[in-house]
Amino acid sequence: MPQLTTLELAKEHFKFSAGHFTIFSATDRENLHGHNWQVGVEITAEVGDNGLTFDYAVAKRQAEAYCAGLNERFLLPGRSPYLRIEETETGITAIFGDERLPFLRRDVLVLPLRNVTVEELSGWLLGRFCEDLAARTELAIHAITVKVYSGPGQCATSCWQRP
Ligand SMILES: Nc1nc2c(c(=O)[nH]1)N=C([C@H](O)[C@H](O)COP(=O)(O)OP(=O)(O)OP(=O)(O)O)CN2
Repeated sequence: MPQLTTLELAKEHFKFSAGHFTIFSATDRENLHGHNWQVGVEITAEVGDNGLTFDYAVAKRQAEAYCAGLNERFLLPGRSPYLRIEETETGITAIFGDERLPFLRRDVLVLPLRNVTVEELSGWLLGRFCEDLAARTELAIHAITVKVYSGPGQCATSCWQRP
């Protein structure tokens, strides 16, 4: 069995400022608000004879790219059972019950999530790390854990392990 070690990458700049609202039911949601969301990733991989798993800068660049892509946007859940999203000529309208929330296209990012929550964001970012890193067999990654914080002391953790 190869030696396994877990890299923990939670740089202060792994963060994005974004707006959202949590939807609790077909009739109950939060008002629009925002957070400075914080991201951390742990990667368990095989240590080679050179005493290295892989250059963790590769993972840091991925985390930075994911955060940059989310930064300064209003995030909408594209797979919510309670929210309809209409593309219009001028932008995007979110429809919640009898409420219509219009946005300019430049301000919004529709994500393949059921809700914009720490749970869904951590699961989605985990999927991206798996696609971009775990799929690279030369990195010999055995597990990835992603944490997303909506504020200090409140986060969700999503994990993947190689079967
Ligand atoms: N399971 C979840 N529940 C809730 C989530 C979530 O992502 N998953 N998110 C929210 C709110 O969007 C979020 O908590 C708002 O944060 P904040 O403005 O910091 O207000 P809080 O009351 O949560 O923080 P305090 O510091 O305790 O005031 C709600 N539920």
